[in-house]
Amino acid sequence: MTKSYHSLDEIRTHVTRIDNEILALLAERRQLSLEVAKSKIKTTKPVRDQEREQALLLRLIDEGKQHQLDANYVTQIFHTIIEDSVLFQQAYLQKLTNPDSLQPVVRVSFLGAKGSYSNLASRQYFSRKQTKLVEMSCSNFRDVVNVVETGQADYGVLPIENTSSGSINEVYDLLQHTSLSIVGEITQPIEHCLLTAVPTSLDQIDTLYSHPQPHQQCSEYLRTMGDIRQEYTSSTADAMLQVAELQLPNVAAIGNASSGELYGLTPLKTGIANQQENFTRFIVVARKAVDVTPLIPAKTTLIMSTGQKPGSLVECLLVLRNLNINMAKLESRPVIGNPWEEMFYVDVETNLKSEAMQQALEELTRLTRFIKVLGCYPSENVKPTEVDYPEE
Ligand SMILES: O=C(O)C(=O)C[C@]1(C(=O)O)C=C[C@@H](O)C=C1
Repeated sequence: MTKSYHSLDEIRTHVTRIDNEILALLAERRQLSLEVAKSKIKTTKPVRDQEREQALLLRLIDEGKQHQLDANYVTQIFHTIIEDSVLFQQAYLQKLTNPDSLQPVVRVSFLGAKGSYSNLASRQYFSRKQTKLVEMSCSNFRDVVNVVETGQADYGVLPIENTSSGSINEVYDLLQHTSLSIVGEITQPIEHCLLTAVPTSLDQIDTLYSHPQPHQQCSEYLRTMGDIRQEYTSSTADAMLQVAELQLPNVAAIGNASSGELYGLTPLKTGIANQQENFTRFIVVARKAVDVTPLIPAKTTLIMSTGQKPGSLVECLLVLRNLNINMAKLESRPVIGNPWEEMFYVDVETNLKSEAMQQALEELTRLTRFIKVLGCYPSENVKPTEVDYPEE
């Protein structure tokens, strides 16, 4: 039965109370997932249990129906809750596995000023690690790596691939020569908008400030804008800063709406990326490698060069297949100074410490001219568990 209320304020008071209760319950559930993680250490059960998730989701969909909540709504909410629970457990277990890896305050370097996509990714990555961030903006990828190598920062966050513009070659090339290890990854949705500093209209825009990557990711929409002057910037944040300083009705920047707010910019047009689902995967690098507990899914990144013998790459890939090691990504880059030679980057969904991976490394070392492990790190990609619920 619905209660009757006298005023909007009164209704809002109740909504606020319910929202607070929801938050308190979410926090309580999160604490319980910590207890679950502790019990899994004792029983050495993996964090992810998709059978349990299936059962839980089906039960909640059924329960939701009793309250006229549709199945999609319930599923979406609980996918988010379970993702948080998995990542929270992972962060806790990783802290126990690497007790001195995370200090209460960490210095993190990234490309661009406040509000850049790399800055947003850094904040997101460290948000579950219960540590305070000191942010270090850098004007190029080389510096992001340098400041970690020289000890001025503890971590560096670098974009490595985007779902619409592909691999970020400059970052792959830096990985060839660095002594740093990959210790983490995070995938962030990228929501590009056209941002302006003053009220204006699309037909007035004749100059666009943007980093080359987002420009490429929005190429289809930008073509529809006709002949506009392109000013390339060293980061998305720099594009927003310049447009904010100009305060002109004919200039716009490509950037994220919430970052734009930091610069006093408002979206003139949202959702301008070629692909609706536009994601960037970032890697986190540090001076010291980490171990990944076997209770959570891990990724290992290798680089290797096979020389120019025909079929040598295939031989390497067969080693992985025969050991049942799933390859998540293969990228090749030229070796600077050695024309026609390629360096291969391989991401596999296997823990470096596993028997299979150790055997693979042994065999690959025999087959390659050069091989190096760039790092083993927790996979933060929590794929939602699908459920088949009966149609009405
Ligand atoms: O029950 C568990 O085993 C949990 O780890 C908790 C939980 C959840 O949040 O409900 C999270 C991850 C598992 O895949 C299943 C369920």
